[in-house]
Order: sequence, then structure tokens, then C-alpha cells
Amino acid sequence: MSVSELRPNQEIDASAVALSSGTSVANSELRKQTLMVVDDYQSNLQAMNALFEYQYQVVLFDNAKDALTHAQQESVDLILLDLDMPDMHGYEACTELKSNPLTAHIPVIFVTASDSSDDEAHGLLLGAVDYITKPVNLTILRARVRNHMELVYYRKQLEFLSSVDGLTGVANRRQLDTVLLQQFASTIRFGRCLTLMMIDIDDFKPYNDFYGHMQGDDCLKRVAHAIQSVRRRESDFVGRYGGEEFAMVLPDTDLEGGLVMAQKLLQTVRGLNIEHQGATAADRVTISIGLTVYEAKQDYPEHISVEELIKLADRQLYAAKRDGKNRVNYYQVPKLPTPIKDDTQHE
Ligand SMILES: Nc1nc2c(ncn2[C@@H]2O[C@H](COP(=O)(O)OP(=O)(O)OP(=O)(O)O)[C@@H](O)[C@H]2O)c(=O)[nH]1
Repeated sequence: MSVSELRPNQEIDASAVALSSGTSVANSELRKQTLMVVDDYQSNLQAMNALFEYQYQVVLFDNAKDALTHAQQESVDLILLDLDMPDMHGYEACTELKSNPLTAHIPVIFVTASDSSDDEAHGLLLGAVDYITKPVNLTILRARVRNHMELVYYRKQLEFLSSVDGLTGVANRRQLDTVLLQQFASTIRFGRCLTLMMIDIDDFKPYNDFYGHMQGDDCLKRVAHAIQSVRRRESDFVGRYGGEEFAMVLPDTDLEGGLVMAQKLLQTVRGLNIEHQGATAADRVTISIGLTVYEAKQDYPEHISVEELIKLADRQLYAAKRDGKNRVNYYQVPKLPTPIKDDTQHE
């Protein structure tokens, strides 16, 4: 049977549907995986749509150029790609997909009338995960698509698990480093500003000593959750820096906005009202914050590194501890002519 003769497949494969649930462990929302089909024949597109629409979100393109643009902008899990298309050959499209960091991870299956083994070898060497020849055996096509979708699902689960801190559920240090590096690079490139906050639970050693390590873990989780809850924008990012220290990255946030967020953090953690008999600053759990704002300025020739940015925020964190804890200390890069010292930042 040729592709153009395909008919809707009424049988829904239960295992494939189960595997098409969302891509993150934390986010349990059910999301159909997305299958992109690129073929210049409308009848083939409609046939593929009919075959897969029950299991997957199917997006159809009759030309490679629009398909490539879509794949860069939207989430696509797997691509069925024709070889002979007027606007761009399938090999060329595959090469473009694989050379773009935004689309390189998307598996490509060639679906083509060419059954030459040289063509198949070439397609696979270009990075395609599979090569299917027309006329297509429907059962085999469905099975192959399902198998590759399964791999995509598990790969995404692994990616998610490897980026999350097991105890608190916020991003782990690895992910934090990656995001901070990306955001800082884009801040410099586009001449914007960025706030970095290093956040440390006060007197956490005495807390562990007094209440026990398990309750210490519980306290860490609650504080991490409270810090997360203060996020306002999609781009605001929280990660566990290590031990009882967290970091918050706020792109496009200046000193004023950063201090507002820091105040909210201090209040929110105090508002948890977690009793702490060994605390020096209050009778409950508090945090101290070291805040650095970086403003990319045209006339400021020296760009500091991410490591220096962290060091500057850490220095402010130590200063906040030294000044009595439960407060925020800050620094602006480039340094302001007269640094603001704002004593209203703490109780
Ligand atoms: N329960 C628990 N404790 C942790 C974890 N990670 C680090 N800690 C503890 O956090 C404590 C940090 O203590 P210190 O670095 O001395 O700091 P502190 O007592 O908070 O003092 P200040 O930072 O000056 O307020 C240590 O006792 C660590 O064992 C964790 O995952 N769970």
C-alpha cells in the first residue's frame, strides 16, 4: 500500500498514548507528543495525519523551509521527512536541522520512494534515526514512530531528572550554572541588566543540631519552595547552589527591581514562621541575601565573568551575615559613584 492510500487507523495503541504524557516529571500535565510531517504531496500529508492524529499532535508542512522555521520556534518531538521536495531536498533539510542547536536533538525519519541502499546509508549518516521506503507498511510505520517517540519521552525524562535537585525540587547546581551563563551572556550581548542573588539560610548548623537533620531537610524544602514562590516572570530562575545556599537569577531586572524581590524573599521566608531557637537574628528561620546587579553599558569596557559576578554577590552575602543576618546587602556593577546604603532593607 502506498502512503497516498493510507486510511485512518482507528485502533489507538494504549502504550503509545500512555507514553505521550508530558515531558517533565514535575509537570504531570498530559501533553501529546508532536509529530511533524514534511511532504510536498497534500494527499500524503492527509494520509499521515489520519494515521497519527489520534496518538500525536500532528503538524503538517508541504515545504521544508516553513517546517524548519516551525521546528526552531515550537516543540517538535519527531519529524517524518520526505526526500524529494521542490524547495529543498530532504538531505539538505536534515543537515540544517542537525546543524542548528535549536533543532539538532529532534529525531528525523526519512520517508521516501527511493529504496537505494546508498541513499539510505547517506540519510542515516546525515543523522536521521530511521529510513522508511514507500510503499509504506502501515503497521511497521506506526511501530517505528512509536518506538522513536518512546525514546524521545525517556530522553526528556532523563534530561529533566538530571537538572533538578533531588531534595528541594528546584534546579540543581549544574542547571543553575548553565542558565546563569546563558542569561549573563545574553545580558552583555543585548546591553541589558541582570540581578543575581545568593541566598543563604541563617544559622542552619544550629538548626540541624537542635532539631535534627531530617527536620533540617524539611526546612530546606520549605525555604526552597518559598523562594520559588516569589518568582514573578517566566525568566526568573531559582537553583540550589549547594548545601543551604540558593541562587536567584533575574534577567532584565535593575537594582530597584532586585531589591523589591529581595525584600519579598526575606518576608516570605520569615512568613513561614519556622521556629528556630538557636537563631541569632530572630526566633524563626531567616535568610540573608547577597545581591549583585550587572548593567551592561556601552561605555563600560570591562565585562566581568560569571565567576566574578558570583564572587561579588557572595561577598555581599558575607557582609549581610556580618551585619546581623536576615537582610540583603547589594552591589552594582559598574560601581555607582556613590553606593546606596539602604538601612531599610532589614528588620
Ligand atoms: N539537613 C540538611 N543540612 C544541610 C544540607 N546541606 C547543608 N546542610 C547543613 O547546613 C549547615 C551550614 O552551616 P554553616 O555553613 O556553618 O552556616 P550556618 O550555621 O547557617 O551559619 P550562617 O551561614 O553564618 O548563618 C551545615 O551544618 C550543613 O551540614 C542538607 O541537604 N540537609
